[in-house]
Amino acid sequence: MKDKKSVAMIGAGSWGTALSLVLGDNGHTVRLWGKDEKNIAEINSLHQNSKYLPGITLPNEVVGTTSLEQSIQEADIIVLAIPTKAMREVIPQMLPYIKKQKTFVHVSKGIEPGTLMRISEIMEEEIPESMRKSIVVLSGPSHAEEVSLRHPTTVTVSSKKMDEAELVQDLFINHNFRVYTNPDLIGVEIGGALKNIIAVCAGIADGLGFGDNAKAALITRGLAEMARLGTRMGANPLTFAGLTGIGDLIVTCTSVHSRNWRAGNMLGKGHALEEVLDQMGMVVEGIRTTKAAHQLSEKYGVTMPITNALFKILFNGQDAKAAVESLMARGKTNEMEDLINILASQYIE
Ligand SMILES: NC(=O)C1=CN([C@@H]2O[C@H](COP(=O)(O)OP(=O)(O)OC[C@H]3O[C@@H](n4cnc5c(N)ncnc54)[C@H](OP(=O)(O)O)[C@@H]3O)[C@@H](O)[C@H]2O)C=CC1
Ligand SMILES: O=C(CO)COP(=O)(O)O
Repeated sequence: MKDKKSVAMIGAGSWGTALSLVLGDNGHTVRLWGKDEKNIAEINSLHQNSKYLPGITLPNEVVGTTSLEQSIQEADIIVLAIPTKAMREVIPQMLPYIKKQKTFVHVSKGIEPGTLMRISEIMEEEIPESMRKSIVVLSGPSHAEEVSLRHPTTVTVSSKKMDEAELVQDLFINHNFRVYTNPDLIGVEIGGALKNIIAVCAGIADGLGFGDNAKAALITRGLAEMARLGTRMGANPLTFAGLTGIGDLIVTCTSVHSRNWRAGNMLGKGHALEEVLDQMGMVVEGIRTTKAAHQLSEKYGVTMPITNALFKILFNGQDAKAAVESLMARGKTNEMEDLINILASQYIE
C-alpha cells in the first residue's frame, strides 16, 4: 500500500491534468491549480477538462482550485506543470503560501533564452533554499493524451538529491506509468528541452512532403547534436541513449499528438509562425528553446546544423525548403566524429 500524499499540481493544462490522473489513480490527494475559472469549475463538477483533455474522466482524488493558497497549503509536494516561460511569473505568486520546506517537482521541457538556464536552475534562483527540500525533474516520452488513457508509459526522474528523486518515483509509479531514476540531472533536462527543436523540424519535413528517410535522418543527426551540446554542458552522453534522449525524440518526432511536430507540419505547409501559434492554443516549447539552443551553440562553440537551420526558418525568414537544401549541401563529414570527440572528452585522459 502506497504512502498517501497531498500534492499541489500547478498548471491545469494537458500535462498537469494527465499527471493528476496518475496521482489520483495512486490514491494521492491532488489540488490541481489553474487560473481559468470555467476550466476549474468543470474539473470539479464533471471531473473533466474538456479544454485540454477532452473525453477523460478524472478520479475523485483530483480537486480543482483557482487559489494557489488552497492548492499549496496542505501539500507535501508541489509539481510545476506550466510552460517554461511562465515559471518566473508563477513561482513568486506561490512563495507567500509556503510555510515549510517542500519537495518541488517540475515536468516541463525548455531552456530559458537569454539566461540559458535549465528549469531546475530557474527554480533554484526563484525558490529560497529555506522553502525547498529538493528540486526533482520528471521527463521522458509521455504524451498527455496517452497517459490519460492509461496506456503504458515510461519516464525518468532526476535530482541533485537522489533520495528525493526516489520519493517522486514512488509517488508516480504504477502499472501503467513506469518511472525510472537517472542521476544525470543536466542530461535529463537538456534532452527533454532539445528534442522539441528536432520535433518541429520533423513536422516541417512531413509538411514539405518528405518521407521516412528524412525523418530517420533528423532523429539520428538531431540526437548527435543534442548529445554534442549536452555533453559540453556537463551531461553524461549515455543519457541521450535513454528515455529522455532518443526515447522522447522518437515519440515527439513521430506522433500526431506532439504540438511541436504539429506546429512544424503547418510551417512546412507554408503557414506563418504567428498563425501556427495562434491555432495551436497550447504551448509549443520548441520555438523559444530554438532561440536558447542557438545561443548555447554559440556560447559553447558547438556545431548544431539542424537547430541553426530551424533558427533561420523561425527568426530570419528563411524558406524551409531552402534550409533543407543548405543542410544537405554541407561539407562532407565523418558520422562518428561526434562520438569519438565525446568519448575523448569524457573518458580519455
Ligand atoms: N502535454 C504533454 O503531453 C507534455 C507536456 N510536457 C511539458 O509540460 C509543460 C506544460 O505543458 P502542457 O501542460 O502540455 O501545456 P498546455 O498548453 O496544455 O497547458 C499549459 C497550462 O499552463 C497554464 N499557463 C500558461 N501560462 C501561464 C501563466 N503565465 N500563468 C499561469 N498559468 C499559465 C495554462 O493556463 P490557461 O489554460 O489558463 O492558459 C495551462 O493550464 C511544457 O513544458 C511541456 O513541454 C511534458 C511532457 C508531456
Ligand atoms: O514532451 C512531450 C512528449 O514526451 C510532448 O510533446 P509536445 O509538447 O510536442 O506535445
